[in-house]
Amino acid sequence: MATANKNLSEYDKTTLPDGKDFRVGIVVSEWNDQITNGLYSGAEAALLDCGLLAENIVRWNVPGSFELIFGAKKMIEVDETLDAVIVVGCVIKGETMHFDFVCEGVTHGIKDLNLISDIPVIFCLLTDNHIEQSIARSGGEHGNKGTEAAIAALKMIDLNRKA
Ligand SMILES: Nc1c(NC[C@H](O)[C@H](O)[C@H](O)CO)[nH]c(=O)[nH]c1=O
Ligand SMILES: CC(=O)[C@@H](O)COP(=O)(O)O
Repeated sequence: MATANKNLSEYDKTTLPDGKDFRVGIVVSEWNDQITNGLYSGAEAALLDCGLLAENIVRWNVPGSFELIFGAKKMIEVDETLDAVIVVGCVIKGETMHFDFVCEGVTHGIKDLNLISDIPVIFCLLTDNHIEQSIARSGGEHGNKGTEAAIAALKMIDLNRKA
């Protein structure tokens, strides 16, 4: 369903697992940090609202979205107490095909991490045509994709623990 037709960021926490003993890492790209900080804030707020302790939310920054792949891989390697990792980035189309390669590279890289990792890696990457689309999806009229990523993380942690 297209975001434009619905704000997908609303949730009913009574239908979600209690996160009091969950630990989540969030790797944040510094490119378009006005947007990525908004996405991070949405994710952090939802995780805290659903019971996580502040000390159980671990944030690492990386230069750009392409570095989210290595950052998430390294975070998983060095912190074996994590239950999930969320990667947060915002790629905005420029004049060249670089947008296409960054978006596809990060998508495949995060997909590959999910194939080899024992914990879920949640994909919170905006791939927008212009910044207005990014603003609308990082706490604007179309909600916050960071919130949605946090909800996905909670659900996947619960699934992983019950598997
Ligand atoms: N143009 C954007 C980038 N580009 C940088 C790459 O992500 C990467 O850091 C560089 O190629 C060095 O490896 N990154 C974003 O996150 N958003 C953009 O719009
Ligand atoms: C996604 C990018 O790296 C892009 O924003 C860079 O802009 P340009 O394609 O004009 O070099």
